[in-house]
Amino acid sequence: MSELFTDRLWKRVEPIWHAYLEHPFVKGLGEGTLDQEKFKHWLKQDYVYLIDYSRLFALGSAKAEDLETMTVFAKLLHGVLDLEMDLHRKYAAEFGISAEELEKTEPSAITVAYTSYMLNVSQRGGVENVIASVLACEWSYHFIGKSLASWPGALDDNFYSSWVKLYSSNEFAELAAHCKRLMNKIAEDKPEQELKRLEEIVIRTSQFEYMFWDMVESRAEWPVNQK
Ligand SMILES: Cc1ncc(C[n+]2csc(CCO)c2C)c(N)n1
Repeated sequence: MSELFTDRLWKRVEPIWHAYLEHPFVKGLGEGTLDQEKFKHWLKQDYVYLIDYSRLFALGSAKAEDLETMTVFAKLLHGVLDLEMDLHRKYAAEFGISAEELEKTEPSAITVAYTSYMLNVSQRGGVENVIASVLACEWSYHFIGKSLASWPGALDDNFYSSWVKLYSSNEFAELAAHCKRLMNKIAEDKPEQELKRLEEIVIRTSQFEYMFWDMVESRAEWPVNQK
């Protein structure tokens, strides 16, 4: 049996994704030591990131060439808007931040660069571009969640245990598996040149993920609008 495309991708992204686990922000989530101000920054930036990210799923549904793919994208859309953003709203409520305030967050330059890259690539190509664009986000968060869940204490006495639980959950494992299946199915009949192009999208988005962790760790903000 020939190698699955996602196995080939894994070899390329593994070093980048292992670096996430060494990142001070991610370590702070697993160890429960993360500064809550930094976490608030993640909540806000990630909320507006997810609003644009969910547009990718709608685009995937529109570009899908079969009903199965349309249905998977609809499930992923529901997963973001209902499950994932609810985690953000619940943590925000604990900090006294309303859903309206979350939604009004001014996106940072990295947030804009990351979502704009994915939306651009997805709009320019077919459904395979959308799948390649969303893959690293889905799969890498589950990879992080599952890794952190095995750290001592990560799921017990930890302010961030709901974070670790959600991203390591079976529901999120299933969403990531759906994405990987779509990627492998669409890669089956693609020539090497096209596979290289899709691989590049997954590596780029993996690099953006690292930059996003850096941005929330340093709380880098250069507002566009005068406050
Ligand atoms: C920067 C950033 N990257 C990835 C995710 C994770 N994520 C985005 S959508 C989705 C699946 C369904 O909700 C998952 C796991 C995030 N939250 N923020």
